[in-house]
Amino acid sequence: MSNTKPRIVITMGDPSGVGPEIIAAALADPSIRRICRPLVIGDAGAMARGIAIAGTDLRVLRSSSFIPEDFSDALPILEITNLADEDMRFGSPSIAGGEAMFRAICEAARLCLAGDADAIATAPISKEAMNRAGHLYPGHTELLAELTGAERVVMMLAGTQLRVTLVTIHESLADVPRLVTFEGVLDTVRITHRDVHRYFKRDPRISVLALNPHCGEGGMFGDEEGRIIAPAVEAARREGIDVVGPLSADTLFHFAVQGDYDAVVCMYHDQGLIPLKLLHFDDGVNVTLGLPIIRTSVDHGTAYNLAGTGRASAESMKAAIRMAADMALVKASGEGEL
Ligand SMILES: NC(=O)C1=CN([C@@H]2O[C@H](COP(=O)(O)OP(=O)(O)OC[C@H]3O[C@@H](n4cnc5c(N)ncnc54)[C@H](O)[C@@H]3O)[C@@H](O)[C@H]2O)C=CC1
Ligand SMILES: NCC(=O)COP(=O)(O)O
Repeated sequence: MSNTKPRIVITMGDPSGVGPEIIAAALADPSIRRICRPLVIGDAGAMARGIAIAGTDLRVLRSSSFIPEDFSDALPILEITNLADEDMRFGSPSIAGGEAMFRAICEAARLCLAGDADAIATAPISKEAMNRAGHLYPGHTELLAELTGAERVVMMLAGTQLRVTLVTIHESLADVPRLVTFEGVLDTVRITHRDVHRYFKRDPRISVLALNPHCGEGGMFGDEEGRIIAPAVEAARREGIDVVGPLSADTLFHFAVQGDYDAVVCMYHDQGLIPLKLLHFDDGVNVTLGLPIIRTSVDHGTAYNLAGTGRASAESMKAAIRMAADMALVKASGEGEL
């Protein structure tokens, strides 16, 4: 890590959504500027508009690299597009905007892989717009996995009281039972254990949820627990991982938030994200585990109904930047590797 503070690249996300204004609000916060050197990747016009909406007095500073720490009134931006007004109307994601989102993520990954940035914090994209622009990925997670050559990545959402990781991510609910596999559960437990240990909590205690009510009730309501999840948990235990499960999803979170578990492995998106957002809508962070680079994100989407109003909370964006900076410091220290 060059200099003293972690260098965090912040991708602008969808210019039609709340991304630019929450980034501006976050970077106007002195507590954020104290802990990192930021570089936004995106569109200078969209960011200037975001600065005005957020009501900050930052000034856009076009720059091809990180700027000195004492320029705290500047919002440094690596400009990769020059979008027309009609391509960034609030609430109307465009194909040009989708292309801009994609290019920002690619450039951020390139900088981190080259060692020219220490971590990425991403603002929300429209997955639909990125796909309509011809980039066929369910989200950042899968795109970053491909860009960095990561074989298997895991989506984690984290707050102070709860961390959840997902075996399946953006899948139709109807497909989930088929996609919950022995390898998928085991790999998710392994990656959760390795990266939570490295960055968040030494020797984490992990629980794994059931897929079906009452753990399948002895096979009456499904057999994935006995056939797939329990053997994967047992295999992880044999590797020395402190993990239990499958456990009934309806009660487990009650115990997890009391501190019984450092991470909860969930079978599908809403199983984990509903409790997480109930507790941590404002300060939750999405982290991609298993990448060779550090990537955090807000826990929310583009919030089209709020875009341009200045009413969107910037707290999750700030939490994502803080977590990226903390993780970069851990990585630089070389601590925590198994
Ligand atoms: N990391 C990412 O890039 C993510 C992107 N998305 C994308 O966002 C788009 C919209 O998805 P939705 O399911 O509607 O989720 P959403 O999170 O955009 O909105 C759900 C509700 O939460 C509110 N909300 C969201 N962020 C807020 C903030 N910062 N402050 C206050 N209220 C906020 C919205 O106003 C809305 O009422 C989709 O295209 C989806 O793909 C969704 C989640 C994550
Ligand atoms: N619901 C979380 C989400 O959609 C984030 O996806 P990603 O863009 O981080 O892959």
